[in-house]
Amino acid sequence: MSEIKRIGLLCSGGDSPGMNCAIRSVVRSAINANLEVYGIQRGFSGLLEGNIKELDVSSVGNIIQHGGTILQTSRCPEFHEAETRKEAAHILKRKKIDALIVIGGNGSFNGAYALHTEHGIPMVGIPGTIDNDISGTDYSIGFDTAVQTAIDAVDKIRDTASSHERTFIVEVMGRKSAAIALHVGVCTGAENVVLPSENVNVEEISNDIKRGIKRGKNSSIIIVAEGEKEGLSHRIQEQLKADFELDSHVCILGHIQRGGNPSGQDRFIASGMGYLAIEELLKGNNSFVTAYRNGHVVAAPFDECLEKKSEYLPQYINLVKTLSI
Ligand SMILES: Nc1ncnc2c1ncn2[C@@H]1O[C@H](COP(=O)(O)OP(=O)(O)OP(=O)(O)O)[C@@H](O)[C@H]1O
Ligand SMILES: O=P(O)(O)OC[C@H]1O[C@](O)(CO)[C@@H](O)[C@@H]1O
Ligand SMILES: [Mg+2]
Repeated sequence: MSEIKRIGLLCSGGDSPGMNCAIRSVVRSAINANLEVYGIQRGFSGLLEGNIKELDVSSVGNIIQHGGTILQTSRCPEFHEAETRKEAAHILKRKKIDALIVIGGNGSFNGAYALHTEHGIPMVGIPGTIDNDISGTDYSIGFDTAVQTAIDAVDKIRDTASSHERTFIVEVMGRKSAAIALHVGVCTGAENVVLPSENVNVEEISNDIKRGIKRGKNSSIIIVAEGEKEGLSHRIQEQLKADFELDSHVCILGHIQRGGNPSGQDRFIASGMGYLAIEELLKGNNSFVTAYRNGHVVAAPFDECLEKKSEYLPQYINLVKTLSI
């Protein structure tokens, strides 16, 4: 592999709190090693537009505490096409960019890895998604902050729910991933968690809630993972009413879960991942993900990190139910 002097850096997919910490870490670690870093604005879309400019030490000052990403991000459906990726590779070559670092989720990693395998561009993936659904890494930047944001919201909902003796169905983000829902369910003492892949047993939910009310509970919270199809929470609400005469309110937390100042954990892990990205590139590793495994940031082969994590964790559902009897 020829010597790396100039690195491109972009964010892709949904933004996540802590992406800025990773950007800062990449830029400062690279400059410390006498490399140049070029920030690509708006993900793969910005790459195709040639929206690229050099980042210096001060361009990443005072961003460590902010959510979102100073590089902005995008979803770029055209990147699924090999022809589009060829164009992206030409642009990188024209700009004399020797390696690319992509901060994003499993989708972004698939795009990045395709660019590497098809055009030989040295490639690094830094896991950044609130969904924590990338295989091969225990953690992705933003998850902890998103979970805390959802917990804060559910705690507030619980205040009004108990004051009015109500049942709330709270929908959290995560698309097909159950990670946010399970964590929030455990941490808020929810009565139930509904996962995207599950056939929803509304009768069981109703029985659980009614049993709780009988023993003196004055509020109930059901956490629903959003899934791929919109409207799951409202369907549960309608069925609870129609079949079991149970009134409930729906609250969809939505994009507030993607914003906000990153937690200490997100800042810490993002900083470590950015540093390792540069360290490994300098060692000659030309295709890897800065994965979090067993409490450490390590370089993992890209092909171990391309799938969605699919493990279903029934023990957490049992935990939620056991602790909320
Ligand atoms: N199989 C693929 N081949 C090429 N490019 C892809 C592929 N999958 C995704 N991408 C690119 O990555 C972008 C982001 O992917 P996606 O929307 O799945 O988000 P993500 O990176 O998984 O992040 P998040 O799920 O947190 O929003 C896509 O818009 C597309 O440009
Ligand atoms: O903001 P968008 O593009 O609608 O994406 C929403 C999706 O992105 C995520 O927030 C991850 O970034 C998922 O949890 C959610 O399903
Ligand atoms: Mg994803």
